[in-house]
Amino acid sequence: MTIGRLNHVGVATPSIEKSLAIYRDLLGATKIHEAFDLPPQGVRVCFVDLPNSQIELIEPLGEASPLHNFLAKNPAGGQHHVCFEVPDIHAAAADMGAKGAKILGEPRIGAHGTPVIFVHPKDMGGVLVELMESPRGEH
Ligand SMILES: CC[C@@H](C(=O)O)C(=O)SCCNC(=O)CCNC(=O)[C@H](O)C(C)(C)COP(=O)(O)OP(=O)(O)OC[C@H]1O[C@@H](n2cnc3c(N)ncnc32)[C@H](O)[C@@H]1OP(=O)(O)O
Ligand SMILES: [Co+2]
Repeated sequence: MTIGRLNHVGVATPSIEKSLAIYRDLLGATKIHEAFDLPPQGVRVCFVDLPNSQIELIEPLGEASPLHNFLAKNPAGGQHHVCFEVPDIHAAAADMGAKGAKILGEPRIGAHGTPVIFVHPKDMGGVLVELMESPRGEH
């Protein structure tokens, strides 16, 4: 596997609206997408476009949200994951698994409509890593 482009940085927040004030009003972001719910992933999502990447604001959705423990430990929110593009998610999962990294579950459709996987932070130097199949079929 070869790591591809940084697609987004995931930022967990108890309130997308409050976080938007930071990115829009303090940092001057101008391209902010409509927020939407992603029930299978247990999150509400809002993308902030940057010239070279995106910030993905994620708020817990539902009782089983994967963000509950993180926000219990970090009540104000914080950087949650980084997402890199790969050309083939199944090949990436097989390769990472073969190298001993713990893949968290099966590939599932992410916020960009292509399959994603997560790799446990314990195997990634303390960073939760999301790998996302490139929407362009490349990386
Ligand atoms: C919007 C959809 C999608 C996209 O398309 O972009 C997304 O990005 S969804 C994002 C949310 N989804 C996920 O995070 C799914 C994968 N996550 C998980 O499976 C779990 O959250 C987890 C990473 C396995 C953690 O599970 P949890 O039950 O919360 O366990 P603990 O709290 O006990 O944590 C264990 C251990 O790991 C450390 N940890 C947890 N989260 C992170 C993190 N985000 N970054 C770095 N480290 C993290 C935690 O501190 C614990 O460490 P120790 O205390 O030292 O054991
Ligand atoms: Co993400």
